[in-house]
Amino acid sequence: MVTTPHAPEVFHIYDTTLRDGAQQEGLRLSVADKLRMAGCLDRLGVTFIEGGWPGANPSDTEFFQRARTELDLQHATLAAFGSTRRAGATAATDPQVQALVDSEAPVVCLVAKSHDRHVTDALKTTLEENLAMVTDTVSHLVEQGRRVFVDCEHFFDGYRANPAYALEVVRAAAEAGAEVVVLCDTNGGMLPEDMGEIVSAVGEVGVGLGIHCHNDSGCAVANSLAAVSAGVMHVQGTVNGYGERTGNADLVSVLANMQLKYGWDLVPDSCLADATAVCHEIAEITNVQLPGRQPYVGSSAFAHKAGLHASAIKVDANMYQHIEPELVGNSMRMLISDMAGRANIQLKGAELGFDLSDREVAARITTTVKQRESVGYSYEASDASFELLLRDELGVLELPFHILDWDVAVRAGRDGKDSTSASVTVSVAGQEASADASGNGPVNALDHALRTVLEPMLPRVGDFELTDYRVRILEQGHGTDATVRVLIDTTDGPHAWTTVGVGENVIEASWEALADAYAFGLIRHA
Ligand SMILES: CC(=O)SCCNC(=O)CCNC(=O)[C@H](O)C(C)(C)COP(=O)(O)OP(=O)(O)OC[C@H]1O[C@@H](n2cnc3c(N)ncnc32)[C@H](O)[C@@H]1OP(=O)(O)O
Ligand SMILES: CC(=O)C(=O)O
Repeated sequence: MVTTPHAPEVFHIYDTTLRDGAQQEGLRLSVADKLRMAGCLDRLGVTFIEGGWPGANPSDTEFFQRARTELDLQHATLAAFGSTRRAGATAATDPQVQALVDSEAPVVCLVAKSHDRHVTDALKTTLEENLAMVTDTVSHLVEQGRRVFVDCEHFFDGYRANPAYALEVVRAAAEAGAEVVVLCDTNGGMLPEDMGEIVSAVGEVGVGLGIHCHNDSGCAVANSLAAVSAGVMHVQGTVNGYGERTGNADLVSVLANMQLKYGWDLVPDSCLADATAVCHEIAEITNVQLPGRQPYVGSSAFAHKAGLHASAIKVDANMYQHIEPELVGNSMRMLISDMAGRANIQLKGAELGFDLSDREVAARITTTVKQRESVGYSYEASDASFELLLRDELGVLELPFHILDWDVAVRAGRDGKDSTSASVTVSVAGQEASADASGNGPVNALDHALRTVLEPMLPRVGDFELTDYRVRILEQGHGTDATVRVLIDTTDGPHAWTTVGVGENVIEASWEALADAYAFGLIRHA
């Protein structure tokens, strides 16, 4: 445990994935996506879910309408986002403000200008009118029975330019009834050192403060924590750090740091233990691949490759891990590569159910792995091929079929018609069989032929489906004679596995990965 600030009596975890997260380039969410994501966010135990900006577009308006009947939130309260009223108008007659009321969200989060130049040059109004916009909009929404938070846009840059005015905006919001005034690092350029100083200075206003950081300096999580240490009671962020430009503070990292490092009791442990599943499910919905290196929840967050790490992990897993991965629903993985030592092999063997405690056996397998990796195999990405190698080295590999010969032909006719055919002969339990097949390419034709010949004798292959096929040239600078590595992903529904093949001939390399994929599936998931 590190030296930590005291937990405030009330602390808000405020998620803005559905609003600020949706401002990420390339991210497009339907109302159904947002409703599903809100359910995921609720599982995480966050205090507030900002659903969008009702009135800004039909989808966000519809989200709040449908949320009333389609969402059954157990932990979170829904918040609607909008801006202070237009200059020169009144909050009571501003259609955007009315849309916030109509959303029926119990919480409204208003964005307000707090940087003097943004008021005069972007809003094109006076500093006094901007204060009136804040006061009028907050008090109107409070009168309408809403809890109101105010996001002070560009607060930190504004504070540097004109601290007195930035503080006046905070005071205006507080005096009008805002429950929390959120200091926003809108351009994301702050560093943690300055963050604490400015937040402490604003603390003198005496209103609950929040923090909203963008990640343009790569410090969004650190800045959020610095603000928390300086006394804010509300932190905003997005799942997977989605957001405009370089994104927002990754809310899961901020939350996990506070709960696991500060020891604050913010969400039920079971919610935090769902974090990895939630982040991956949300990544599925957004169709934005979750980086393996995402802190806490990425697939590599607790993956160990180096031999020295594995040898210490064998003694105590936490020697190379900052937390127990299960606390956030993740798990430790041992990677097999040319950087592996005996310990990696032993731990991976144990993970796969093999006893490799004999040092000599483990050392021999380590040498084989290194030798094969040196000619292009990669076991890090192909657990299934590693298991076949392991079984072979241990003398327990019982192949369900043996390939006797195979052949593939690609023809391009003068008439413009192309055709590809393959034939495969195998023996299964001493019985020989052959099949021919065509396909829309040599690998596809070989796959059809192998499936055709095996299925009558080994019907499980009917459930196998190839889901991905990747080829990589291993020696840059070579032309078409380069060695290639082929990786094939296969599934039978509940399980998925990856196999590798290597060779100078892409069809041979593909065939090796393909035949291993069928063999592994029949051995492991028969
Ligand atoms: C820092 C942030 O991320 S804040 C959130 C930003 N998110 C978004 O902008 C996404 C949703 N936005 C939208 O759909 C549209 O911009 C709308 C519906 C809000 C407004 O659209 P339009 O009426 O066409 O105006 P437009 O987007 O061109 O300009 C924004 C207007 O709001 C005004 N405005 C900007 N901030 C504020 C504020 N805090 N309070 C009051 N008015 C504001 C601008 O001065 C401008 O006024 P103008 O129309 O008189 O020029
Ligand atoms: C309000 C907001 O999203 C920002 O200032 O970044």
